[in-house]
Amino acid sequence: MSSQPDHQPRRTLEVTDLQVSVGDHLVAVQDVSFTIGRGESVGLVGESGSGKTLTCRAVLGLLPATGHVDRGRIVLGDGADTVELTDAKRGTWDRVRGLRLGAVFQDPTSYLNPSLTVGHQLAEQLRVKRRLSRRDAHARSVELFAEVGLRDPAGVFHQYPHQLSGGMLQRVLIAIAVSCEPELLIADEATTALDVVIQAEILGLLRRLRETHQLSLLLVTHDLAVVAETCERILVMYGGQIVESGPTEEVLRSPRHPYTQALMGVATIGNWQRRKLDVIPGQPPAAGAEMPGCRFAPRCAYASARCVAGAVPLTDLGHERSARCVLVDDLSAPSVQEVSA
Ligand SMILES: Nc1ncnc2c1ncn2[C@@H]1O[C@H](COP(=O)(O)OP(=O)(O)OP(=O)(O)O)[C@@H](O)[C@H]1O
Repeated sequence: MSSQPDHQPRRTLEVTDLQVSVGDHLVAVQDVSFTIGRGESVGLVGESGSGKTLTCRAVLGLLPATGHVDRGRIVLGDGADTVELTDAKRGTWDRVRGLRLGAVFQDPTSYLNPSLTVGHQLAEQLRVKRRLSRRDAHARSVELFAEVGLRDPAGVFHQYPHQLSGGMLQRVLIAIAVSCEPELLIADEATTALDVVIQAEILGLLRRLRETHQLSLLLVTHDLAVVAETCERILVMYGGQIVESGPTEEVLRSPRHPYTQALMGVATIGNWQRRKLDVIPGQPPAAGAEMPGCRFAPRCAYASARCVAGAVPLTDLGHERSARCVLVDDLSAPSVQEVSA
């Protein structure tokens, strides 16, 4: 039995001080800590190469062959349901992946077998993981296809991946991902390849499923607008580190890290027409690049000698907010331009 009192929010995932290296011991993710509460929706946002996917893959135990968790803890659930995923063995992953952790990625075709019908692939998951009979697995699959908004779900059951559009395939993958009622769904750029209307529909679907299945959601995207519409809390990643975190509304209303401010400047929030038109000037650091201080300093309008003098810790700003910037107090003031002068 859980020893936690009822009034305490329950934890779905806790990642502490995660460090991931790739290739020739290049540290691509470092000092990453965050918690996702039961039923909470958290957005992980940052430019390409910032370490979002490696962070998710570490949580799912699906790092590339050259990837390695060097340090940190990953814990799923709480109380009696706690599972330590750090250094978990295959047996643990088999009990967790699909059952307690679901995942949807950007390219659905690469996660589906082209020679099997999509219905067979969902029904097989239900038969193996939930031990349903053939008949029950078929019936539940059709129900799930209907739930994720596929028209003619009984007909779709018998179709092969190549017969379905990108949006339909993503719905199929979402149906598979939620079929065993996982506690946490990780959606890594799940809507990026889809056109704007379908993207909005899939995000709506994820929001609905969160409520009906009491899902926690870790939504990975490079687009702040997606987080603004879907997530209660936001984690902003840059150069392998979390540089700002907090309640989405507050972070977007008054970003405290210059990188978040720069992202806001190129975001499509409230204006889909701006999609992908702007970029932040300069290049992010390569994975493993050795930098003495702030990793954003070379691109930051406010950078000074202080920023590169040594490692910059995350500052707790209260109200569940934090930011990794030596100017964090000055940047909250309206006189931000004077700071950079
Ligand atoms: N298998 C690998 N071998 C070598 N380097 C890798 C590997 N996978 C990722 N990296 C590097 O690690 C860094 C973080 O990559 P990651 O894929 O986590 O970023 P991301 O924020 O998810 O980017 P994107 O939005 O493009 O998916 C990048 O510099 C990337 O080039």
